[in-house]
This record gives sequence, C-alpha cells and structure tokens, in this order.
Amino acid sequence: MFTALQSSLLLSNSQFLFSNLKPISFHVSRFESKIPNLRIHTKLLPFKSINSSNPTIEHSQSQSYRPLLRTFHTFKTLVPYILSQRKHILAGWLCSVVSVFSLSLIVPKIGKFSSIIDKVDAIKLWDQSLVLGSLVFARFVASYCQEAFIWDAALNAIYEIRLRVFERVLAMDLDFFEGGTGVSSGDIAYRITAEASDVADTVYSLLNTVVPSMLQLSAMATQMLAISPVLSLISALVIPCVALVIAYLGERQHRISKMASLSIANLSSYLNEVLPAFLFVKANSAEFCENIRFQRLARTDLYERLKKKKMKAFVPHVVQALYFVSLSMLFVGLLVVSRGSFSSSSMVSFVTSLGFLIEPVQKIGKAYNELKEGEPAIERLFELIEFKPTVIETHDAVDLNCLKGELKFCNVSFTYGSNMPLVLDGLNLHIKAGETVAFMGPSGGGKTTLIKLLLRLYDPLSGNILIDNHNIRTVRFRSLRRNIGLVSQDMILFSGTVAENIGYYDLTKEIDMERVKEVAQIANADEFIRRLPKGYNTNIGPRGLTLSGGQKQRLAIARALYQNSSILVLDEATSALDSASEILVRHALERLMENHTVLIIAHRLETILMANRVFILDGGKLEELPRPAISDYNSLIKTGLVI
Ligand SMILES: Nc1ncnc2c1ncn2[C@@H]1O[C@H](COP(=O)(O)OP(=O)(O)OP(=O)(O)O)[C@@H](O)[C@H]1O
Repeated sequence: MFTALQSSLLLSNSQFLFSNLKPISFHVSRFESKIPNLRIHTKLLPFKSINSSNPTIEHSQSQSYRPLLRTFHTFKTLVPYILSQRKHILAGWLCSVVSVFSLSLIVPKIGKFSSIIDKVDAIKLWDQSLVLGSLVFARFVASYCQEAFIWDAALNAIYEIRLRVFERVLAMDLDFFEGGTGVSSGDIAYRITAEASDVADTVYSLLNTVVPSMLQLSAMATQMLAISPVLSLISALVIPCVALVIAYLGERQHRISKMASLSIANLSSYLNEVLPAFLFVKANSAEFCENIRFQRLARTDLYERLKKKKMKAFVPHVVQALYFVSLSMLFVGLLVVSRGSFSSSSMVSFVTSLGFLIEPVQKIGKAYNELKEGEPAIERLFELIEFKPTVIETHDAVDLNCLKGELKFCNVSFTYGSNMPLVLDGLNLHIKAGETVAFMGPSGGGKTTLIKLLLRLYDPLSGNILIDNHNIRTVRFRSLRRNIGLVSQDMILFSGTVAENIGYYDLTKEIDMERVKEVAQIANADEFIRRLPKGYNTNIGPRGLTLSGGQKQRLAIARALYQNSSILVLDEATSALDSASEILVRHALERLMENHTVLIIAHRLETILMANRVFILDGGKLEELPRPAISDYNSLIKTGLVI
C-alpha cells in the first residue's frame, strides 16, 4: 500500500541519492504490428499497450514544429549546459585553429614538393620533408587535444544534465509515478543512463564539428579561391545539393531514432518490473510467459535498432558518393576546359585542398545526422526537466522546529482525478498533541490517502490540514516530512549496511551510532543485528533481501524512531512480526506514544486497542467509534474490519 509513498517520503527527507522508484505498469511495444512474425505473441498474450512517453509532459508544441525549427528548439535546450563548459570548448577550438593552420601550411607544401621532386634536389627535399613532417605532427597533436577537450566538455555537460534531471525526478509529485499516466521507473532509468550517453555523443559531434570543420572549410576554400576562383565556385555548386540530401535523410533518421529510443525504453521498463518480482514469477511458474514477453520486446528493439544502425551507416556513404560523383564530373570537365592555364604545383595544391574540403563537408553532414539521431534522446531527457509538479513549496514556506504534533483536518476533500469519485469527502478531524488515533475501514476506504495528504504528497481538492496551527501548505517539505515518521507494511530498505539503513536521515552527515543502537533496542532489532556476520556493519543487499519480513519491519521501525519526529504514522507496522516479537515491539511503541502523536492504520484488535480514539473511514467519510464500543471487543470484531 505504501511502497511508492514511503519511497517518496524517504527520498524527500534525505539528500541520499538512492532511486527506488516503484515499477508502475507493463510496457508493451506498439510497433509489433510492423513485425509479422511477432503477431502470434500478441494473440497469445492480451497485454495492454502503453507508450513509454508520458502524455502529460509530451512536447505538444514540438509536434507542430517544422523539422528545422524543432531541431533548433531541441538544440536551444542544450545551450546553457554547453555554455557552462565554455573553457574546455574554447581550448578545444583553439587546438582546432592550430590544426587547421598547420593543414593550410601543409597543402602548399605538398604542391611545392611535386616541383622539388621534378628537379631531384636532395637537400631541398630533406628540408621540406622535415618541415612537412613537423607540420603533420603539429596537426596530429592539435587534433588529439581538440578531441580530448571537446569530450571533456560534452561529458561534463551531460553530467550536469543528469544531475538536473535526477533532481527534477526527485521533486516530482507522487502522481507522476503512481498516476494513470505515470512514467515507469525503468523508462526514467533508461533516459538518465543510456539516452544521456547518446546525448553526450551528439554534443561531442556538434562541438567537434561546428567550429573546426568551418575553419577547415574556409581555409581550404581560401586556398582554392587563390588558385582558381572559377574552378572553386563551380566546385561549391555541389554543396547545396549535398545539403538537401542530408536534410532529407536527417528527418528520416530522427523518426527512426525516436522509435528505437521508445523500444529500448520499453525493454528497460519491462526488466525493471520483472526482475524484482523474480520470486513471484518462479512461484507462479511463469518463466515461459515472461520469456515470451521478453522475446517480443527484445525483437521489437532488434527491429528498430537495426533500422537505426542501417540508416546511420547509409547516410555518410550516400553523401560521400554524391559528393565524389558530382565533383569528379565537374573536375574532369573543368580540366578539359582550363587545360594549360595551371602549373603542376597549383594543380596538386588545388586537388589536395579539394580533398581536405570534402572532409569537413562530410563531417558537418554527419554532425547534422547525429543531431537528428540524438534529438529524440534530448527531447525525452528534457521532458523530465520540463515537468512541473503541482504540489509546490511556496517561496515563503517556513521551517517548523520542536513541533508538539497537534493535527487538524478542516473540511478536507480529495480525488485522484477530475472525473474520479471523491476519496475523502469534507473530512473534519482534530488530533491533540500526544494523542494516539487509530483508523479502521474497508479496503479502498481512503486511509492511505489521508496519510498522503498529511505528508503533502498530494494537495487536497478543498479544505486545509494544519499542524500545530500552521497550514501545511506554508511549511517547507523537508521540515514537514522530517516531523512525521512513517512505518509501513511495505518495508523500504536499501542496499547498504544495517547502520546506514537505520540512520538513513543522517546519511549525508555522520550517523549517530549510539542512537542507532538505542533505537534498534527499542524496536527489538538489536539482538538479531548483533548475530549478523558484521553486526551493524553488515550489508543487507538490494532492498534488504537478506533479511526476513519481520527483521525488515523491525529495521523500518528503528529507522522511524531514529528520525525522532513528533508524529508517528504506523501502517500495520507490526504485521510481519511473530507474536513474541510483536508484543515486545508493541510495548516499545506504547512507550514511544507517551511523547508522540500517533496515527495507526490497523486491522488487528491488539493494535487498535493501543489507541485513545478509533475512527472508521469509509466512502470518504470519517466516523468516530464511541468509547464503550472500543472496550467492547466483540462489537469491534462484529464491524468485520478487525482481525
Ligand atoms: N494513485 C492513485 N490513482 C488513482 N486512484 C487511487 C490512487 N491511489 C489510490 N487510489 C484509489 O483511492 C481509493 C482509496 O485508496 P487508499 O489506498 O487510500 O485506500 P486504503 O483505505 O488505504 O485501502 P487499503 O486498506 O486496502 O490499503 C481507492 O479506491 C483506490 O483505488
């Protein structure tokens, strides 16, 4: 019931950057109809088709953009991150100036070389070889440094983008993950890891091309113009033709790349869901079914990826072939026309310049295609940044210290969607500081929702919630959530040591080991922890897999106690304990209740009896049980809500 809720709360309470996002839904590719031999699987398994892109944050504008405008818009989003790396970029471009300058000296030297060879002048030949060799070496070193600096800039820019995206993901509403249009954790993980790497390649390609290739292009064009303006202008006619072909192919590349991004994101989402549910899959002998589902998604990805790679391989060859064919035809024609008007060294220099002119033209074409290929990844990554949470901390929000723990729900109504029924309907409740209140009710009655509103993971549709007479909308998230300790039946533990899990709230500072041991004793966890191979320093594995359900629950209780909050929320907090442990933990909790406000969501009679007041939450309405009814066990059991 509380998995996503508790993850959000833990993450919002801590700067510890774990990502433990609950998988939401099965993702099945919508491209299968294009693969005839996969249709059989669709008939076999009635899975729903879900686009991995979140419609709520879809770039509605970009749909209507013309291709070039869209590319411009996409590139614009990268600009601030690229500019933050200007030192490395300038250093890289400076190296490219040196590299192009060396090249512009190399070209006439090659021309001169041909005349020296004609005269067979050994001394001059040696001198010129030395100069030429030094220039070639200078170009090699400068080119290497250029690439190294540009990679530095591209990877650092992506590092900044990743940090920003993850920060935004952590700031998102709970609804982003558990709403009907939620983005799956696998998809988000894929965007932040693999797609961010694709964006790094695109940024590198752009930075490494724009200035260096333009420099080389202008240097070679200048050389050619100096030798023969007419020949140069005719050669330049080829460039617009090549540009048109590149633009057309770039658009196709963008579409194909987008499909490939979605197919791999679907595969990643699927794995993210099924691997943590391994026990369930085995217990249900569902290996065959899962195999087929994996096969279907993997084959869709194979199909889309292959298309993308083929297109990527195809484009440079087309451009190259087009350029060579056109230039050769032009060149041969012009050679015939201008016969005898060139010296042989000018001719060699012109041809060499032409050769080096093709390289940057090709690079610019390739960079454009890289941009088109990376565009979907950039769009999907920045979708996460552009998402606007609806539950917002106001600028003048205050920090609350030393809360007494008085709570007031004033006429609170709530629904999960505009066309969905009210989950809470004009709810009024006053809980005094230090009071223990239990909530019972049928499944789906709204108990968890009430806690979500208290933690401000959602805002009420109407009404207000006050904590020590402060409207929670005016309180800083961190301050509010630090003051509410939550123990749920879905224990969220992270890979790390026992001490790190208990002292989670102090992970970025120093964990108070004395306090860790103290709360572990209260939660009746100290004994089993000491028996672990390394005691409090034992690593408990991913999601605490090496522990039993009861042990996990005791760690979760200890963690909530470590937080030292004035309000405790216990959601079936003792459900996974054996009777002996439960009695011990319950006694510990009873001691804690003396100076805490406690909200208990419970179905067990023993737990409910710990409360001063008991409420039934049903159909969005709250009803308090009269005191005699609480002490009358039989009438409590007769409600059918107590076990
Ligand atoms: N993220 C969500 N989006 C849409 N509806 C939701 C969402 N979470 C809960 N609901 C709906 O809201 C209602 C109340 O759910 P809630 O989890 O608060 O019930 P509960 O009393 O805690 O139930 P249980 O005792 O079974 O855990 C249910 O009808 C549920 O289907």
